[in-house]
Amino acid sequence: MAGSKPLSRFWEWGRNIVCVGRNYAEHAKEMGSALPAEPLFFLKPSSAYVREGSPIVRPYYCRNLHHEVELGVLIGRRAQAVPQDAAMEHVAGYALCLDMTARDTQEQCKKKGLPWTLAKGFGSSCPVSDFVPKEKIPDPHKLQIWLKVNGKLRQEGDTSSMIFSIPYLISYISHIFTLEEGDLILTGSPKGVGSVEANDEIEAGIRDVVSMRFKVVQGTEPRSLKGV
Ligand SMILES: O=C([O-])CC(=O)C(=O)O
Ligand SMILES: [Mg+2]
Repeated sequence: MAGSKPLSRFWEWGRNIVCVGRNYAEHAKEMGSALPAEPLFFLKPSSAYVREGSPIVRPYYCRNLHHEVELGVLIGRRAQAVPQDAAMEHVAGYALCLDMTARDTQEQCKKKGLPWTLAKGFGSSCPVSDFVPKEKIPDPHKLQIWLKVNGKLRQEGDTSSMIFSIPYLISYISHIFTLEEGDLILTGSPKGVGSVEANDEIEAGIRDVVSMRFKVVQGTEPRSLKGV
């Protein structure tokens, strides 16, 4: 039963990971995508979570693993068809998240009109920081999120640049499906996404709030799938 677990360990709840795409104009531009008129969504399985101390595993079928640093919004109270002006009452807090993306796989999926699950939903595709209660963040639209690879700054974004605000996203999603306590919304990546290789170290944070580090390792092709 989800309610018996503390929200501070939301990654153990097995709830939905709802990701928003193209929510920063400069990232949409660097991907060659048009600006969305309505939010774009996809899901990751809850087993995609990975915590500091465990590695990010590059899937065996991926030749171009990308980092995307994103603000995560944790739902603390069931949200069904909520209006924008009540949406923040459903937020328990925040976490820094990575939307790890098999970019070459995603390009293939886009070309073939296929879903992005292989590209975005593999095990360890959702590294998350410690939970930050909402009282510690007076305005989630005034945060600087950043990401370094091997000590070099790759991404730096300001959550004020989101195209769709957090209340809008919660309201919009909650009119499509009910958001449950323990669900996490990844609010999209700012510009600067790029490749990581095995043995690279990713460090990312919300300035003055939280940071985290992850090592990248190469996954191996399962023997049982060879020749399929
Ligand atoms: O793959 C993409 O670029 C879409 C996405 O997740 C984002 O904008 O954060
Ligand atoms: Mg993303």
